[in-house]
Amino acid sequence: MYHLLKGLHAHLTRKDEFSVIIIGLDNAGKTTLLEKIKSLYNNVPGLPPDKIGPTVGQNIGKITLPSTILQFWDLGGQRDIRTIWERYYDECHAVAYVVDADDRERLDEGWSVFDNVLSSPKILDVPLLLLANKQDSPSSLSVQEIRESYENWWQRRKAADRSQDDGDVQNGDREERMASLDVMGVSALEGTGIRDAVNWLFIRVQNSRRNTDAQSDL
Ligand SMILES: Nc1nc2c(ncn2[C@@H]2O[C@H](COP(=O)(O)OP(=O)(O)OP(=O)(O)O)[C@@H](O)[C@H]2O)c(=O)[nH]1
Ligand SMILES: [Mg+2]
Repeated sequence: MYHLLKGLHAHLTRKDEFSVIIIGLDNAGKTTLLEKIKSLYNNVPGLPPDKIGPTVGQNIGKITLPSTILQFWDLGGQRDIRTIWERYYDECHAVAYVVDADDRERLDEGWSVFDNVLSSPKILDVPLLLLANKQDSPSSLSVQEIRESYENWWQRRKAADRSQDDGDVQNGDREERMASLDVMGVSALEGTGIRDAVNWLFIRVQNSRRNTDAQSDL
């Protein structure tokens, strides 16, 4: 009887664990975001922004939500380090791509990297959230402007592809993904929008788990 109750208790209190990778160009604010998520959900202050340096490798943070643990992997965004991102694609359940909405000069660079992420086969079916960070800055692009910036970049890119007469095969997938892409505005520094973003991730990993469960029941 004890074992039965113990098993039942373990089953009822079981928490599923999901991994979320946080990627984007260097200086986008990924580590600041992770530290803010930790402060908001773990009731212990994360690293203050002035103690955060460029990430060489990864930072990890875990938060506990109802019946769920979200494990965040904040990966370094410098050009040479970006090659490690792919190693995490197999194991991740969601992707948060962070853009510095206040850095107009690097938007195109960011879109080109983002486009590579979007078209990676390993994460084609993984929930992906685009975060327009630094909304606290008055000169930041809004969510709508960020969307437009990406769409403009995409149109330019498509026109260039067309002139080289290739790329059409992949365009369908990408355009479908783009159309359903969710973009949220956040300020990692001030914490605005962070709870909405974490809720989005929480709901989406739960839903994709249900889909996977349903498929494995067939
Ligand atoms: N104004 C403003 N500045 C921010 C915000 N988030 C991050 N920053 C600043 O942006 C700079 C880079 O932040 P990091 O969190 O180190 O950026 P990162 O994306 O982790 O960079 P890498 O580790 O090199 O990939 C720091 O000076 C932060 O204080 C924000 O929401 N608003
Ligand atoms: Mg970092």
